[in-house]
Amino acid sequence: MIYEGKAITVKALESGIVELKFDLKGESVNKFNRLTLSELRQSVDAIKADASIKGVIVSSGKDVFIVGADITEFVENFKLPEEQLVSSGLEANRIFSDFEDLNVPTVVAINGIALGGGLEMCLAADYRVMAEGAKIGLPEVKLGIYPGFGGTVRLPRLIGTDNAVEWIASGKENRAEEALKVGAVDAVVSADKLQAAALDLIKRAISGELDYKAKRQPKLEKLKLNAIEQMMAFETAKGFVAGQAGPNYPAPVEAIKTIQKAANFGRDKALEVEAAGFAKLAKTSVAESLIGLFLNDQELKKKAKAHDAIAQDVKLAAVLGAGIMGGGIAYQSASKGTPILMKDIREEGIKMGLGEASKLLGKRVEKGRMTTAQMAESLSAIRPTMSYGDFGHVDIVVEAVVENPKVKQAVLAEVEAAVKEGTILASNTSTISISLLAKALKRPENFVGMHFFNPVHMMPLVEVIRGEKSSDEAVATTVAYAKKMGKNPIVVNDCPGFLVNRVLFPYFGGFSKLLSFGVDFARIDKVMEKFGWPMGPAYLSDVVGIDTGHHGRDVMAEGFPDRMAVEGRTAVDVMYEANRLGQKNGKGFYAYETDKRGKPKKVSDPEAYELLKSIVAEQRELSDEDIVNIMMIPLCLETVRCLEDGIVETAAEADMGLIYGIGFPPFRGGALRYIDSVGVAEFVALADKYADLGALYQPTEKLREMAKNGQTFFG
Ligand SMILES: NC(=O)c1ccc[n+]([C@@H]2O[C@H](COP(=O)([O-])OP(=O)(O)OC[C@H]3O[C@@H](n4cnc5c(N)ncnc54)[C@H](O)[C@@H]3O)[C@@H](O)[C@H]2O)c1
Repeated sequence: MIYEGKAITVKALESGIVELKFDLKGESVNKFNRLTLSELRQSVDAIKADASIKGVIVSSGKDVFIVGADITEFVENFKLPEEQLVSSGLEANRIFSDFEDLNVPTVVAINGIALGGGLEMCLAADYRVMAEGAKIGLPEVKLGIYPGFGGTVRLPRLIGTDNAVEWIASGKENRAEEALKVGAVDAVVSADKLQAAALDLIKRAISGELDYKAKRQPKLEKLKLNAIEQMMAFETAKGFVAGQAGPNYPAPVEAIKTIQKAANFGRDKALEVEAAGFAKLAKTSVAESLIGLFLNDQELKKKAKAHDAIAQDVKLAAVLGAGIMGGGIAYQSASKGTPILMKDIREEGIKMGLGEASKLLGKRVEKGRMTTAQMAESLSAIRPTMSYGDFGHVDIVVEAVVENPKVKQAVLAEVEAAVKEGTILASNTSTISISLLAKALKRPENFVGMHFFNPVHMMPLVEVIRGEKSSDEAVATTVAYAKKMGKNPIVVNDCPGFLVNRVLFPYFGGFSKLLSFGVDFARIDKVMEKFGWPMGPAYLSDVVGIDTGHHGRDVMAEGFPDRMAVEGRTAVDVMYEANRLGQKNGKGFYAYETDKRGKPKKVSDPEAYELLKSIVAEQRELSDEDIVNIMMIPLCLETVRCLEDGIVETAAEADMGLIYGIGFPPFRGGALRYIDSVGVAEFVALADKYADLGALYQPTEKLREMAKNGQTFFG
C-alpha cells in the first residue's frame, strides 16, 4: 500500500502501475470534502516520491465516481474573506496541477456520475475512459458560482471554447456519447470493461505507444484561438448566455468572462484568474441563496423520507371533481403510475378533465418523452365515473370540488360512507381550515389537506396539512403519495390559507395599498418582475382568476381580521363587480388577445384604468424601491408569523414552500433568507418606516427580539 486514508487509497496493481481509488468511508457517495482534498494532496505526494511508479489509474470504489464538492462545507468556507478564498482556491489547484504534472501517465476510469470537482479531477488526468451509463458535467452555476478546481481552464483547452462555454454556462449533465463526441473523454466502454480499458490505455502510454506528454500539453498552454476568433466566440456567447440567465444570475456570464480573460495565459496564470473570479462569486448573496436553497431542498427530502416508515402504499386513488385541479391531479397520478378514479357530478366536467389529461399526455408524445402506447396506458389509468361504485377499493381520495365549506363538508361525508375504513380523505382546498372540514366526518383522523398548485403538472409543491385530528399515518400516506406523483411535499399545520396562501394574500394586500395610492399596476408588475418574480401581481391575479382571489381574500379576512380585514372597496372588488375575471373571460387588469400560437397575450385596456380610478384614496408618488417594500414586507412578515405560530416547522420549509409554490425568486432564497440578506434589524426598521400602512407592516415582538440579539433565520 502506497497510501491509505479514509477517502483515498493508493496501491500497486501490476508492473509499476498503481491505482488511486476514491472510496469515502462511511458515505454512500464520494465527494470532494476537506478530508478528500487533503488526502489527495498526500496521495499525489506519495506517488511523486515513489520512483518505481510508471503509471496511475484513478478509480472509484462507489457506484458514482465523485458527485462534486461537499456543499454543506460551502456555507462555512464562503464566510472567509475574499483574499483567503483566493489563496485556498490556489492551494487546492496546486494539488490538481501537481497530479497533472506527474512524471508518469495518468488515466481516469469514470464508472458513474462525475460532477463539479469530480469532473475537474478527471480533467487533470491525461486520459479519460468512461462507462456507458456514466454522466459528467460542471453544474456549479446552478449554485451561483463556477468551477473552481481548474474547470474553466482545462475544459476549454480540451474540448474547445464553444463546447466548454455550453457545458459550464448551462451546468448540464452530459451522457457518455456526448462526452466522447466533443472529446471530453477518450473512450466509452461498457461498465464491465472499464477497468480493463483503463489498464490497456495506461500500458500503451507507459510503453510509449501513446504520447501522454503531447496529450497533456494543450492543457498547459493558452487557448488555440486567434484574437478575432476569440472575440467572435466570447462576445456571442456572453450575449446569448446573459439573455438566457437574466440579470439576477451572474455566474454563467462570469464563467465566460473568466475563460476569456485567461484565454492568452498558460495554465498556472489562468488558474489565478479562475480563483479570483470564483472568490468574487462565492461572496455574492446570489450564491449564498442558491446554496441555501440546495441545502433546504436536501432537508425537505430528508423530512419527507422520515414519513416512509408508517405510510400505506397507495395502489388506487380517486379524485372528486374533474375541474381544472381534479383533471390535473388525475393526469399527474396516472402518468406517474398510480391509477385513479375521477368522479364528477357533471358529464361536461368529466369530459373537460379527460380532455385536459389527454392534451397534456399528447404534448409529452409530441416532445418525444412518451410513446403513444404509454399515452394510451396512462389515459386508461384514469377511470371517469359519476358514481361511488368502485370507491370501496380506493386507498386515498383527493377532494377537489368547488371552494365552498358547506359543499365540501357534504361531499366529504358522502364519500366517507362509500370508502373502506382505512381510506385516507384529503382535501385540495386552497384556504378552508382542515379542522373545520373534519367536523363533518366520522373518522377525522383519516382526513388531511393535500393542497396542489395550478397548473398541477408544472408546480412542484404539495402542502400536506395536518388538521387537529389528523393521524400520523394519514399524513405519512399523503406525503408518500405526493412523492410518488413527483411532487415535493411539505407538511404544515392547519390555519386559513395554510402556509402559501396565508403568505400570498398579505402580498396582495400590499398590491391593494399601492393601487389605492394611484400607482399604475403595469408599473408594479414591471418592478416586481425585475425583482425576480415570474409575473407581477396584476398579471398573477388575472392568471389565477379575479373571482378566486376575491373569494380567497374574504376567507383570509375572516381568518385573520386583525390584519387582513378588507377596508372599503378595493381593486379586486372593482374588477370582480365589472365581471373582469382575468384570463378566463379575456379581461381583468389586462385584456387578453389570442396570439398566433393560440396562447393568451395580455394587452393594456383603458377600461381597467377607468374602473380603478374609483378606488384611489390618495395619490402618492412612490419610488420603485417603495413599491418593492410595500409588496414584500407583508409577505415576509406573514412568513415570520407562520414560523412563530408553528404552521411550518422550519425556516427551510417556509422558504422552499414559497419557491416551489408561488415562484418566489430562487436567487433570493425565500422570504426568511431575504430578511436575513437585508439584515433582521434593518428589515424591522424598514417595516417601521411603513407603519402607517397598517397591521400587515407590524413586525412581531419575536422578530424585534431577534433584531436586538443579532439573530438570523439561517446561521
Ligand atoms: N384553480 C386553482 O388555481 C386552485 C389551486 C389550488 C387549489 N384549488 C382548489 O381546488 C378545488 C377545485 O378548484 P378548481 O379550480 O378545479 O374548480 P373547478 O370549478 O374547475 O372544478 C370543480 C369541479 O367539481 C365538480 N363538482 C362539484 N360538486 C361536486 C361533487 N359533489 N362531486 C364531484 N364533483 C363535483 C364540478 O362539476 C367541477 O367540475 C377548490 O377547492 C379550489 O379552491 C384551486
